[in-house]
Amino acid sequence: MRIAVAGAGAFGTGLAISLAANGPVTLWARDQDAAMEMSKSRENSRRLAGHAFPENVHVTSDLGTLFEAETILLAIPAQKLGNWLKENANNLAEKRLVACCKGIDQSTLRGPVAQIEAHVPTAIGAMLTGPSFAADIANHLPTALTLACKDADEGAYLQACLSTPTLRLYLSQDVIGAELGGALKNVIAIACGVCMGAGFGESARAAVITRGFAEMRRIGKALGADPETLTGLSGFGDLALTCTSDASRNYRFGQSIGAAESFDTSTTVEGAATAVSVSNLAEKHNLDLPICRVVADLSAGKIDPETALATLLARPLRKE
Ligand SMILES: NC(=O)c1ccc[n+]([C@@H]2O[C@H](COP(=O)([O-])OP(=O)(O)OC[C@H]3O[C@@H](n4cnc5c(N)ncnc54)[C@H](O)[C@@H]3O)[C@@H](O)[C@H]2O)c1
Ligand SMILES: O=P(O)(O)OC[C@H](O)CO
Repeated sequence: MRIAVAGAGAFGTGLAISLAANGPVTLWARDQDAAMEMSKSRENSRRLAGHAFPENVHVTSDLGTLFEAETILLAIPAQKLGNWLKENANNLAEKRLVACCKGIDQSTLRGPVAQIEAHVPTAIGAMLTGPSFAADIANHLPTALTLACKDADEGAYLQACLSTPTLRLYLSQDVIGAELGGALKNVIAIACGVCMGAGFGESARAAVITRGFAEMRRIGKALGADPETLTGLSGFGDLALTCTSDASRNYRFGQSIGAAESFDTSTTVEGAATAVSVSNLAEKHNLDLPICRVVADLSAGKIDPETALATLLARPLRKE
């Protein structure tokens, strides 16, 4: 199977390097200069410096070359995915499209696989998600992820093709659960970063992780996710990683808010936009998601950490 990765950011690059263990991989970058530079230097110095490309990683900015692959991993940020799919829909028909981004689109409130289904209905959509930093994947460090696909046979095929000796994929048919876990853990990671940046303490962070997980389960139930999925790699697993590691951009973004420090706005922080999407979903489904709500307001600079904390602590006492 010819595999390609669309999006040569940190994650797309890490995946291409890792999957090259199984065979040739095309890595598509939208920027021609960036693609040429990577092709020449054999590394992605802008997004994942210090990780040399294996010989069988072919970097291109040519969409025609990308579309030669029958399976394409989509490592484009979640808020950009819909337009990219729409623009390229004709060339993506009937392909296997594996979303690797984590987020819920602000304008449509769709997860990545729902975006694939909406824009390319003949494609086989799947989701690859779970606890994984791009650098770990590129370094072939042991990593376990969820591969979710509604079609069991296609899912099993992708699981086999995309697993490597160090990248272990677990199979699921619960696409909604996998989409929600990856999207929501980023929101809760921002809240944890705020907590630590503002000096609220590790006990408070543990409370945010736990109550954040309760919000994840609540929205999962409302949208028809299997609760088991949220306790797996794509939910709890990724929540544990992202809420506790300085390597996470969502966590660091939250830290910067907590500490009232500046943050590089060109950094991909999926949780900020997704917090708004989730708050809108909460309204639509009449759900109480207070942590997600304060993260949306904190990310937009509408409230400060002390106000967020006061809002959460002032809520009525209730059963766990
Ligand atoms: N970096 C990680 O460790 C990691 C791990 C797991 C999942 N992810 C997910 O992968 C997705 C991408 O993150 P990343 O870390 O690669 O981000 P990144 O900021 O390193 O790279 C984003 C890439 O997307 C490209 N891009 C942006 N807009 C585009 C558009 N309209 N069309 C085509 N390409 C476009 C950019 O050129 C860039 O190469 C996110 O959803 C993220 O949550 C990242
Ligand atoms: O750097 P982050 O916060 O986007 O997190 C990266 C991955 O999603 C962790 O699994």
